Amino acid sequence: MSRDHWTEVKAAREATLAPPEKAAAKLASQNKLYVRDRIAQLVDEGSFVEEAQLANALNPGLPADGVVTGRALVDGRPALIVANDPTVKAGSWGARTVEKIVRITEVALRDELPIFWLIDSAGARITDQVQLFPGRRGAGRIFHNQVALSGKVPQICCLFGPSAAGGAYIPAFCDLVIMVDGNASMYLGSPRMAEMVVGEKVTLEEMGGARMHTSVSGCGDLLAADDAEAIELAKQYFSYLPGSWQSRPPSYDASAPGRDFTRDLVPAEESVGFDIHDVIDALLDADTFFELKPAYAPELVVGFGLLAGQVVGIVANQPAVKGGVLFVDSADKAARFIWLCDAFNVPLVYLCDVPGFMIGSEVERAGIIRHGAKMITAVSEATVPTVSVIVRKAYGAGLYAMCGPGFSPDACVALPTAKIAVMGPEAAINAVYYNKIQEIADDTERVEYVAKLREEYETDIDILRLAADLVIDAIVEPEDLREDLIARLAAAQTKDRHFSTKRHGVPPV
Ligand SMILES: CCC(=O)SCCNC(=O)CCNC(=O)[C@H](O)C(C)(C)COP(=O)(O)OP(=O)(O)OC[C@H]1O[C@@H](n2cnc3c(N)ncnc32)[C@H](O)[C@@H]1OP(=O)(O)O
Repeated sequence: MSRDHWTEVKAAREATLAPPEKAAAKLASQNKLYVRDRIAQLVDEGSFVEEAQLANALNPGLPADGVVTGRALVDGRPALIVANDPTVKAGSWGARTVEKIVRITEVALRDELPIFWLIDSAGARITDQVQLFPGRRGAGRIFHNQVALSGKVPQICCLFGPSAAGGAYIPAFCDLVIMVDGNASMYLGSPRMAEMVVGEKVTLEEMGGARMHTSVSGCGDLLAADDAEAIELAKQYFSYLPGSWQSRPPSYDASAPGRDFTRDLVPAEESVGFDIHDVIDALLDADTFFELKPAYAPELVVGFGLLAGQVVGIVANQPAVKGGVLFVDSADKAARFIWLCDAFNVPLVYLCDVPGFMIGSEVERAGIIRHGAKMITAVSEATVPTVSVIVRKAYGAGLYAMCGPGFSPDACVALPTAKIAVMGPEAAINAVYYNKIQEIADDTERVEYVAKLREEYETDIDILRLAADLVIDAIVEPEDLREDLIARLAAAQTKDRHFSTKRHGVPPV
C-alpha cells in the first residue's frame, strides 16, 4: 500500500498544535498558558507566520522540536518570536531547536527586527549534546548573535518557567526580563546541583526565583502575577521603543500630567524626605510612567514615560529610600538604563536630588568606585537629547553621575531652592575646620562659629550665584519645568550625536 502523504503531513502538523492531555493538565496545574496561547496573546490576530513547524517531525513526541519561532506583528509593528514549549522535554534545546533559534537571530540581524523571547526551558537537551552544544552553529551561537543584536534591536524576554544552566544566558542578554511570580526561575546550577557540588541547601526561589532576581540580583526587571500579565507588560514596554536603533520611538497624543508641580512638592529642607514619583507624575503625561526594576535598588528610579506624547527616559534619585544615596546596585541600574535609552534614541531626563555615593568599607569592598565609574561612563557616552534637573541637591560625584554640566547635557537646570556642592555643609565644614572647631573650648562660641561657617558655605553654593557664574543654564520654577523640558528636548532633537572614534572603550564594569 502506498503512503498517504496528505494524512502523514496533516498528522505531523497537528501534533504541534496542542499538548498531549497529561502535559496540558500539568500546564493548567502550574497556571501556565500553552506556548501557542502565549504567542496568540502577544501578536496581532492572524499575523503569526511560523518557521520550521515540522522540525524533528520524524521523531514522535518532539513537536516543532520544543520551540515555536516566526514573524508577527505586535501592535502593528513587525517582530520576531522565539517561544519554548515546556511540554516537549521541558522545553530543552535539541539540535533543531538550536538551529531554529539561531536562524531567527540571523533574521533579526539581517532585517533589524526586535525579538520577543518567550522562555520556559531546561536549556541544552543533554541527550543530544554533541549535535547542539559545541559546534559552530551550536547553542553558543545564540548568545553570540544576541550580543551582536544588543543595542541594534529590542530584545524582550518573558520568563514563564525555568531558564536553567546555559539557558539562563538568553534572558541575561535581553534588554528586559519579565519574570512570572512562582513559576519563573534562572540559575546556572539547580538547588539539587548546588547541594551536590558545594553542599548548599536552598530552595528554588532562594536560588533563582522571580522575586529574588527582581529585587536582589537585578537579573529580572519586572515581576508579573501570571503569563497574561507578563505578556501585557512586554507589549507596554515595546510601546516605548523603536523597532531598531535606526528609528525613533513611536509618538503619541499628548495629555496633561496627573498632578500639578506645586512649590511644596519638593521640601526645601534636605532632611525631609519625599517621593520622587510625585515629581515624575507632575512632569509626565498622566499615567505614562513605566518603571523598570522598581524592586531593585529603589534608591534610584528609572523608567520610560511620555512628555507631550514623546517618549523620554527618566533617571531619578529617590530621597524616600536611603536618602537617595547612590550604591553599587543603583549605579549599575542607572548605567544599564542609560545605555538602553541611548541605543534606542530615547531622550533622557535626570532628576537629581543626591547626597553622593555611599561611603564605608562595605561598599568599597563591593567595588563602589568601579560601579560608580560604570554609571559615569554610561552618562558620558550617551548622546541622546538630555536635560538634567537639579531638583534639590547635587553633592559630590553624585552631580557627575546625574549628568552635571561637565557631562554635556543639552541643559542643566535647577529649581530655585536647589544646591550644588562638592559635599553637604556638615561634611564640608567638618572636613576643613575640624581642628579649629576642636580648639574652641567654649560651647556657645563653638556653636556660633559653626553657624557662621555654615552661612558662608550656603552663600558659596547658592543657586543664583551658580547661574550667574554660568554653572547651570537656567533656574526654573516648578510650575514651568514641564514646558521647559518639552521645549529643550525638542530643540535638541537634531543635535550631532558623535561621541568618539574608536572600536569601543574598556569600561569599568
Ligand atoms: C548550554 C548549556 C546548558 O544549557 S546545560 C542545561 C542543563 N539543564 C539542566 O540541568 C536542567 C535539567 N532539567 C530540570 O532541572 C527540570 O527538567 C526543569 C527544567 C526544572 C523542569 O522540571 P519539570 O517541569 O518537573 O520537568 P521534568 O524534569 O519532569 O522533565 C520533563 C521531561 O524533560 C526531560 N528533560 C528535562 N530537562 C532536560 C534536559 N536538559 N535534557 C534532556 N531532557 C530533559 C526529562 O527527562 C523529562 O523527560 P520524560 O518526560 O521523563 O521523558
